[in-house]
Amino acid sequence: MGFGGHVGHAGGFPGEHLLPGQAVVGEVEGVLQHADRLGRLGGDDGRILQGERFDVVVVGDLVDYTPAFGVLGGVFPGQEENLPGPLVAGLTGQQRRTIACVEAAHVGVGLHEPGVLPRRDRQVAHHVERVPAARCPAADHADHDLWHRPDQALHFEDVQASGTGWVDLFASGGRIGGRVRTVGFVAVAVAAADALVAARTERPPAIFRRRAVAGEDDGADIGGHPGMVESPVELIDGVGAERVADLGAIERHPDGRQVMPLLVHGTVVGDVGEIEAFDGAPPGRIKRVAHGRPAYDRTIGIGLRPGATVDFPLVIPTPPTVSAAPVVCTVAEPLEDSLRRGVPLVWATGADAERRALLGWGEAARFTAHGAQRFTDLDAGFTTFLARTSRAVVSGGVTAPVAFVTTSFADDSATASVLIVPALLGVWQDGVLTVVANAPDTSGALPPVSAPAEFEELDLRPGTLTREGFRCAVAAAVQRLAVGDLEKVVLARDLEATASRPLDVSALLTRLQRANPQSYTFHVDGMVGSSPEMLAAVDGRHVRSQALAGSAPVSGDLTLDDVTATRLASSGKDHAEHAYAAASVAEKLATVAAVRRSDPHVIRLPRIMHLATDITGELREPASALAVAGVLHPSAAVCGTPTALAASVLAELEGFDRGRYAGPVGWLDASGAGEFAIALRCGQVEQHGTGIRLYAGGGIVAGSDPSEELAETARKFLPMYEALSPVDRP
Ligand SMILES: C=C(O[C@@H]1C=C(C(=O)O)C=C[C@H]1O)C(=O)O
Repeated sequence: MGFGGHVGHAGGFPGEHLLPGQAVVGEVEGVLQHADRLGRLGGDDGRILQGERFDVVVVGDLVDYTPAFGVLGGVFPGQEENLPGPLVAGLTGQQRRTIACVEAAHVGVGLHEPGVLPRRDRQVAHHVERVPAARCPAADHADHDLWHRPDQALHFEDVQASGTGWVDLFASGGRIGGRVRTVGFVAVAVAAADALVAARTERPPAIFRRRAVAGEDDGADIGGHPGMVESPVELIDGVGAERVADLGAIERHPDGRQVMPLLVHGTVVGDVGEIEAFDGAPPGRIKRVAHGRPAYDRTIGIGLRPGATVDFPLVIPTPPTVSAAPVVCTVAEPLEDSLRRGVPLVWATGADAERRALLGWGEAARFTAHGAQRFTDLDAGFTTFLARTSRAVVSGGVTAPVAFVTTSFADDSATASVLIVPALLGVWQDGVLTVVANAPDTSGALPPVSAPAEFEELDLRPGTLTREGFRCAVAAAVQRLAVGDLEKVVLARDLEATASRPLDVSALLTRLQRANPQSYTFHVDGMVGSSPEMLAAVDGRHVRSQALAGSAPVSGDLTLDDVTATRLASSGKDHAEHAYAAASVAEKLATVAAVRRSDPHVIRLPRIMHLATDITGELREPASALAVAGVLHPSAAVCGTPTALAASVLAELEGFDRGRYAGPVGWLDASGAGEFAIALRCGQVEQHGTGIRLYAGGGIVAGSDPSEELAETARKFLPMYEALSPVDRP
């Protein structure tokens, strides 16, 4: 089946090829997005289209066993860094987390919306019942909604229920003579074996959040009403006979990912990006978008940035129908062994029996993005991937496909933000690793458990900002805080480590996880660390975050640490520093959710304790974990207050690109659920795996002392330092 969409809303549309098995799609300057997901972030519309470049790369199916089995050796502190050596044991953590549960799937629903399809010439093939005329617009409708011609044929091909194991998702397609023509219609067929339908199945998911267009509507206002279907919709059972009649007005979609981005094949007419489609048309070319205003069609969710040029047609292949169960294998083994299988993408957390981890091997797709719109771009990229694939609920309550993401801290960072969809997904829990094909067309063998690499010496030295440089930067920040509007700024410094052989990332991850079980241990695209700070955990509409700011050392002596904790809990300076962080998260989250927050309390980590505020909320509109992370980033815990001023001051005083340090890192699944930590206590593997750049910082407020802040950063380097240079190493 092919599927297509024609969009005539002022704006224009990107084109791209996403063909199964093709190695590289190319560079796409437009944004594929779907209406639901754009619509979730109310008031954010303009941002969607103002970003910079967006690269889409789809990699083949094969699992890529990138070897990175070098050895970690002793880390020798360089010229001036003097991280504490022998350290007492840490305390175990207090936090519990669960991997998000999956919103329900509904069996066999396709959606047809009036005002979209022409009445005549419709043809429905295979497993989809013919769409009745009753709910269709009259045949003599003109091109009133700028979507389509009234005489187009619509074919449903191969829209069918899945067999066991996968929940299928489709968009409708229009093909004439083998050529994609424009069709403004989306059908969503969702079918699942009973075993895979989550317990919370309760609502039809296939509700396309499009504003219905009246016959006389000229389309001028299209896109202004996210989340609303204002006229009757009709649900057509994708499996067979049953048809769900008029649902009336439907305000929101329970799971925004179940709507496809449509495709465009046509040419752009006029400077408003209007598209006219025709058979044999040359690839669409969109030179500009209306009057500099970013425009996109929220109703079908295809966007284009101002000035974007699209040279080729967009073709999204048919979502495959998979009947085989997705489980590749199940292995009973400790997490350490799972981590030693190749060099997996990793998200792991929890102590002892509560431990759980998501792992990924190979690459089914990789999306990269730069600029202020990187979160939206990556989210849109994942949506395009989801549009051509199917879903499956796997153990642990996640819905495959799952993507792993690491994003840059700064909007203008040279470092790419990356979303990787692994070919294989592993869910490790309770001593069992369950491996599934992460999408129906991905496969590969689970890499074998490798032996630990031999030790290798590391050379550790200051990065861009030396210790003295950091002290000076703190002093300068304190001066800035005394005058003007700056209230808090977070300053960081970096350390460089170089090994003569590639680092053993698996060993690093194992030690990080072992030593910091209550933190979020991650590895995505060489970004490796163990962060204590949850930026956004999304499960359905529920979102939770924990702001950390205000720190004190942990000695391991419980009595002493109790005294320190009491002092931290009553420190005016730390509370002031903390209040900015908590307020920034609560305020940003309040733009998309009804928010509750706890009082500040102390959490103890092995080497450091923090003031923490738990912030929870219920999203007003569905949003993916990545989208919510984009809303919350950067919090004042890692940037400062006010945000924009602090961002420019820290960039000036630090003098280096933070890369992905202090940026969101985590995972999201096909339902939008996921977890994003702030990338702290971490490093970026560089130089072909032989180098790693470590980062640590701290919040500066009026009254901050440069030497104390320096010592605080040293404590924050410890998790990585100790994992790189374990005491049990010769
Ligand atoms: C900036 C870092 O940590 C952040 C800053 C903190 C502080 O200033 O007290 C505490 C926790 C984090 O929010 C870091 O670990 O590099």
